[in-house]
Amino acid sequence: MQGRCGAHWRSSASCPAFPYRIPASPQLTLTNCTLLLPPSEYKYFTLWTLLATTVVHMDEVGLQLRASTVAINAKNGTNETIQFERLTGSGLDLVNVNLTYIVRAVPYTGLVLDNPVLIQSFGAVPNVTLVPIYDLSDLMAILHAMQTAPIVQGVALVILRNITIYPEVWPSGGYNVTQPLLIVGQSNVGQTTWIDFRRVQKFVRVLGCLPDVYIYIQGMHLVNLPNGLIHSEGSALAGAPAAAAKAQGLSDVTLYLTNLGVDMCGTGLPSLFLNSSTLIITYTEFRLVHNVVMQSVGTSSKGSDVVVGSQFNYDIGTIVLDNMHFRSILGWGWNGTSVDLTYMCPTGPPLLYFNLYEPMGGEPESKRLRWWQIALIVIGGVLFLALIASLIAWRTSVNRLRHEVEAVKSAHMDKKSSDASADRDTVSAGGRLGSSHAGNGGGAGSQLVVGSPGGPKGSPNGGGGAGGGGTSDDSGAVQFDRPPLAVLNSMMASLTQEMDDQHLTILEVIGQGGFGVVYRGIWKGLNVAVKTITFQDRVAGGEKAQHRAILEAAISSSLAHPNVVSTYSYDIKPLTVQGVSDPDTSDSCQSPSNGQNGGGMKIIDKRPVLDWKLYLIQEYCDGGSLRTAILKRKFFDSKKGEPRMEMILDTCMELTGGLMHLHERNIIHGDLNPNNVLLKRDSSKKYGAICKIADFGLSIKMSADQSHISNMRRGTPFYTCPQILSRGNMTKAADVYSMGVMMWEMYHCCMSYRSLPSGFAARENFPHFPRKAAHDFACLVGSCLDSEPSRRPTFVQLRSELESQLLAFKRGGVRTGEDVLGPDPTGDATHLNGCQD
Ligand SMILES: Nc1ncnc2c1ncn2[C@@H]1O[C@H](COP(=O)(O)OP(=O)(O)OP(=O)(O)O)[C@@H](O)[C@H]1O
Repeated sequence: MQGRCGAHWRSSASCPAFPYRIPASPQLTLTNCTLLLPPSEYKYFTLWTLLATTVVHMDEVGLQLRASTVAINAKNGTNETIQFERLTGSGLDLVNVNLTYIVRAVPYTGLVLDNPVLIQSFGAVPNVTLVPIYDLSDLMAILHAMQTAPIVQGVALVILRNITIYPEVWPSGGYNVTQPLLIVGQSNVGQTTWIDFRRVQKFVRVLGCLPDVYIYIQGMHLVNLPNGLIHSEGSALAGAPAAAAKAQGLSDVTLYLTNLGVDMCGTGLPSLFLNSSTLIITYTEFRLVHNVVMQSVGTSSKGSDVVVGSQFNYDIGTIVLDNMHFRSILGWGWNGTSVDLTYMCPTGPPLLYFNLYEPMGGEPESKRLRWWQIALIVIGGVLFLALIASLIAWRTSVNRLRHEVEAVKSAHMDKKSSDASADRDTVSAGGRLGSSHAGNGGGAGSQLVVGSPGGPKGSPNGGGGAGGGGTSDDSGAVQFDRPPLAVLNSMMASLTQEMDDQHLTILEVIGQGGFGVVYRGIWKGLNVAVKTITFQDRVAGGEKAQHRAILEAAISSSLAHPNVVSTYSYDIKPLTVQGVSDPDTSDSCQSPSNGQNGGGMKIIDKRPVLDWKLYLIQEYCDGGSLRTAILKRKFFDSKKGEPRMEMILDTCMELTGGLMHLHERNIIHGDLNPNNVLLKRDSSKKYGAICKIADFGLSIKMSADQSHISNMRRGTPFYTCPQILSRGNMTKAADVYSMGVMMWEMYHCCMSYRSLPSGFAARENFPHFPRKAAHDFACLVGSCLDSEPSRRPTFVQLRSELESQLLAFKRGGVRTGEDVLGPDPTGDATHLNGCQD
C-alpha cells in the first residue's frame, strides 16, 4: 500500500495529524490521503465496501448484513476510486481517504501485489460467505458448490462484472438453492452491473421457504429474464407456470412480472426479494404494466397502496413513460423495494434478447380477452345488453353522424395548411378557445380546451357552441365533400373487418390525413385513435407512402414520453383483394368474390395493384390541435388585452420536453407544426390539457455519429427552416426552427403566414415581436429562427431558458422590449395589425 497526501507523495506516517478526534487505539491514522492499492486489493476493498454498506433491509434478525471488525462510512465511489469519510479497521483509522488503483500525475510502478495482512484484517463480514463473481464460470462454480455442499450461513455473490448466462452451458434444470443466496451488484461503488439471463429456462430452483431459504437481489440490472426464473419444487407455478397462474386467477400483469418469481411457500411470504434493482422487460410487457398502473393512478405520477389484480400490489414513485419506479412492489412470490421497470436498456447491458416475445409463452391475447369478455357478459347480464342497445342507438343517430361528417371536414381543413381561409384567424370574443370538441361556447378562462371531456367529436353533448366553441375555426374554408352516411358506415365496418382485432371497437371517423383516415375507438378499454396509412406497391409514388408508413410505425412505437402521442400497437396488412388470385403471379382478374373492395385492390393499366395498410393504435387526444387553440386565441387574455405568457411558456416547456426525448434518441421530427401537436384533456394540468407531439411520418432517425441528413426536402412550408429549403440539410436544428415559428404563433395567436391573391406569404410582422412583448421571450424565439442553424439553441438549452423565464414571470420580473429598448415609435398597434386579416 502506498500513501499520497495532497499533491505530494509521502509515507503514510507523514500525513497531517487528524485534527478532530483521535480514535482510542489506532496504531495508524491517515487523514486526507489517497491510498494507492494494487488492483487485486482494490477489488477486494470494492467488494468489501459493497457488502459492508449494503443495506439488506429485511426484518428477520440475523439476515442483516453488517461488518464486525470495522466501521465504515463511504462517501461515494466510482470504478476507480472509493472515498471514505471514515473507515476504521483494526488498529487503523482512515479519515477522508481515497482508495484507488489508478496512478495519476506521477508515474509509479512500485506497487507490490497483494497484501495478505490487509486482506485478512478487512475480511470478516458475519453471517454470509462473500464470493466475488467476475464471470459466468465463477457463478456456475459457486452455485454448483452450494448445491453439493451447502454453506450454512448463506452466500453473498458480489457481481463485479456484467454476466451473460449462456443457456447452452447452463444446466437445464438450474441449480438447487437450499440456503440464503444474496446476489449483489456494484451499484454502491460504481456502475450498476447486470445479469443477462438470455431467457435461460431455469436459473435456480428454490428448495425451501423463508426464513431458511430465500433469494435477495440488490443493486442489479436484470435483463432478458427467464420464463419462470425460480420455481420451488411442486409449486403451482412450476411446470406450466402461465396456465397454473392463470388458473389461480392472477392478472396478466402479475403473470408477466412473476417471470422472476418464486412460489409463496406455505408461509404466505415471498422468497425472492428485489432491492434497488431494475428489471429490463420487453416493450410489450412494459406497456401492459404501464397501462394498468396508469388506469389506477390516472395521469398523476404518484399513487399509493394501489391494488391491481389479485397479487400485484404496488406503491409507485414515478412514471416517466420509459421507466416506472416502484417504492414497493409485491408480486406472486416476490417482494421488491425501490424497483424500476423499463424497456430501455441502460448503458452497458445488451439489447433485449427477443424484444417481441410473448411473455410466458402464454396463450394468445385474444383468448384471454375472450375469457374476459365472457366473464363480463355473464356478470353484466341484462345491464350489458341494455348498454349495447343504447350504444347502437347512439351510433346510428343522425345527429352524431352529422357531426362525424363535420369532424372529417374540420380535420381535413385543419390539415390543409394551404387553405386560404384557414388563415383567417377566427377570433372568439371571450378569449376562450373552443377546440374542435368544444361544447360550451366561448367564455372567459385560461383553459387550452373546453367542453365536456370524452364525448365524441361533435357529439350532442359536445356540440359546437357559440363564440369560439364551434366545430370549425375556418369559416370560409373550401367546402369538403360530405361523405354520405353509407360511406362512413362502410369505412368503419371495413376497418373493423380488416383489423380483425377483437380488442378494438371502432366508434367514429375523426379525421383524414394525407395518407389515410383516422378513427376513434376503444382498445383494451382505452380511448384510442386508429390511424391508417394506405400505400401500394407496384405503383409510382407508392414507395413514398410505404417509407412514411414504416418510419411512422417504427419511430412512434419506439417513443414513450408524456408529451409524445403514445403508440400502443401497430399492424400492417395487405388489404382484401377483389377479383385477383395472386397479384404477384397473375395479372388476370377473377370475378369479385365478396363484392366488396374494402379499399384494397385497384386495377391500374389493367394490372392489379396490391394495397397495404398500416394501422397505428395510438392514445386518443381529445382536445384538438395546437393550431385550433392558437386560432381560437387560447393564448390571449382578452380581459387584460395581452398574451397569456404563463400558458405560452408552460406549453413551450411541454413541447420542448417531448422534443428533447426525440433528439436524445437522434430522431428528428421533420414536420413540426401546430397541426401535429395534439392536446389531450388532463384535469391535473393547470390549463386543463397536455400537449402531445404527433405524426412521425416525416421523421428520421440518424445514427449516433450523424449530424445531418442531406437532400431532405420535407416538412410544411413556413415551418421549414431555410437550410432545408435551400440545401435540403435536415438537422436537429430544423426542429428548433419549427418550434420557434410555433412560439411566435402562440404569442401572436395567428399563423405565421397568410393567403394573398397571389398565393401564400409570410406575414409582414413575422418574425418580429411588439415592443410590449417580454424581451427575453422575443429574443429566444429570434434565436430559434436564426438563419444559421448552429446558432439556434438545442432543446435542452431552450427548455432551461424557458424554465427561467417562467420563474421570472411568476416572480413578476419580466422585462419588456420597451424596458430594454425604449418605446416603439411606430406603436404596437401597427405590429399587432399584422395579425388581423
Ligand atoms: N392520436 C390522435 N388523437 C386524436 N386525433 C388525432 C390523432 N392522430 C391524428 N388525429 C387527427 O386526425 C386527423 C388526421 O391526422 P393525420 O396525422 O393522419 O393527418 P395530418 O397530420 O392532418 O396530415 P398528414 O399526415 O398528411 O400530414 C387530424 O385532424 C388529427 O388531428
